[in-house]
Amino acid sequence: MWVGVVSLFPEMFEAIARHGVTGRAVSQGRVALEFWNPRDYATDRHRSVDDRPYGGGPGMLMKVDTLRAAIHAARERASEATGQRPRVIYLSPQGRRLDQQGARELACGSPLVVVAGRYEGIDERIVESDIDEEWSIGDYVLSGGELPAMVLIDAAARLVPGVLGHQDSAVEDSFNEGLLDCPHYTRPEEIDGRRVPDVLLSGHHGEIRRWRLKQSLGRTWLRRPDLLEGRTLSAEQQKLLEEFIEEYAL
Ligand SMILES: c1cc(-c2cnc[nH]2)ccn1
Repeated sequence: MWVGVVSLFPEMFEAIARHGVTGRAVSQGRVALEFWNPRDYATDRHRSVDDRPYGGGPGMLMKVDTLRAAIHAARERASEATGQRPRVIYLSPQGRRLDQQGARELACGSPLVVVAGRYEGIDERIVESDIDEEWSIGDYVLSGGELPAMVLIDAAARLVPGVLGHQDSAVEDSFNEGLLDCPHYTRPEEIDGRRVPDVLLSGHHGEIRRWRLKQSLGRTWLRRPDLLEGRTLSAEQQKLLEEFIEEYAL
């Protein structure tokens, strides 16, 4: 997976480029991250990267010429490096909400150019002419697009074949099945009188799988019933959920 990042703060991306699963993916060359900083395209003495909004109002916008130069440079490099035209993504609360299905779509195929805005955002004409897709990580305003960009890249990079070894959990991630995750436990067997559920100590892998699926279904029913709407459950899932609801009602 090839990702070009346009950001005024490329050093922030060390969080995913140098640590953990994503850091390993980068060092192994399974994920390529390259950076373009609009400030490097500034030509004035103060190296300006922001500009005042027409119509007045608080705050600034990203300066058009330096931002466009960075996006164009990243887009050209993407084509050079992969032979494919990149999907140019802008992170904003106005975008498509990122979910696991969206992460899957982003993980396969085209190179990405991810544009992280600062200040009050970017000129709408750049959205129209240079941005292919707007994506949001949630309905809240942040100080910039870098953290959302890292969330999007992390969610997609984990799904790139080979990034997660068999030891990792993505394969079993419940969100891969559109459900909330089941509870997890590790040593010690008892914490302040609270014990690990016996089934997890039983060694019966079939029982353990069913218990985990039942917990995922039950938690989803309790906390995110919207995820179950319009979803067809298998006979096994339906039975396990009914068991959970019966036990919950007791
Ligand atoms: C994506 C981007 C943003 C954001 C970018 N700049 C301020 N907030 C918030 C949520 N999802």
